[in-house]
Amino acid sequence: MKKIRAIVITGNGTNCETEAAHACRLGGFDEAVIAHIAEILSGEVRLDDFHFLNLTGGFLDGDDLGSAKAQANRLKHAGVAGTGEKLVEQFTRFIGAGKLILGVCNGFQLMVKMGMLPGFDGDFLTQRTTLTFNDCGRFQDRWVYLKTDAASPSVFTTGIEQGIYLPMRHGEGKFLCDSPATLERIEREHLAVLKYSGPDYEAATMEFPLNPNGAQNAIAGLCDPTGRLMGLMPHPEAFVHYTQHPRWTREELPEEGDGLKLYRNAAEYVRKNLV
Ligand SMILES: NC(=O)CC[C@H](N)C(=O)O
Repeated sequence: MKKIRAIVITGNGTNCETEAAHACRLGGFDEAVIAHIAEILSGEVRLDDFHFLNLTGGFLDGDDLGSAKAQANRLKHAGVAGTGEKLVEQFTRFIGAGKLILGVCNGFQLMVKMGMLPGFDGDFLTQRTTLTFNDCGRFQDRWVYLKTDAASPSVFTTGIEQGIYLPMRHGEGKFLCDSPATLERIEREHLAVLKYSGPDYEAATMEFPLNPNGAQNAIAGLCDPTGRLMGLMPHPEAFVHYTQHPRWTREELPEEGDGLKLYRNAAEYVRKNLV
């Protein structure tokens, strides 16, 4: 059987790369390589050799100029040494080959600021949405209930019927669109794959702290129209085993944490469609 390979990009202030690689392996990837962005820009590591790209959380460039903004500009314009190619050409080829990208927290911020999400009509370079300062004005660190949209094209949430419970930790998680038309299209095409909700996963909520940042339409996660690119503010790699749950000593919980489902779905999709 052919190997399925995930890559996790690190450097310039990312974190959680070890957890992300661990989640990929637990989810079913044969390999999960952690590569520094400098190895990609030097041409030593090529995105073409992987099926699943992970953009992790963190504090890229210390969140200066707004979270992930400097890195978004850097990655949009940087060339890959020795190839005559820009990095965005590698990204575009990766996306065009039907591969998967998951951005978590700072990685989600990077995806929207590069324009990879919502990626309407294959336009991966025009920024239409942003993630900005939480309404409460402070960094938030808590667990949140995320209602899934069963009609969403996201390959990562296939089979999740109601919702998932995950930790979030960010200062700039408030999702905003550039226009009512963008928001309307996101809703119409079911791209808002995860919304903050109450524990019953019934309705999306703007109520703090269930919605920890005041995100427009309570949007916590977004995918592109193909469903192969997705970003979310909470951290799925931080809940892959029940002992990571805040009440694991008091509640009967399944062995696997809710976040693992996203990586399992990614691995299954890659095996079925890409190798
Ligand atoms: N956990 C994270 O990735 C944090 C993202 C970003 N630095 C913020 O505070 O919004």
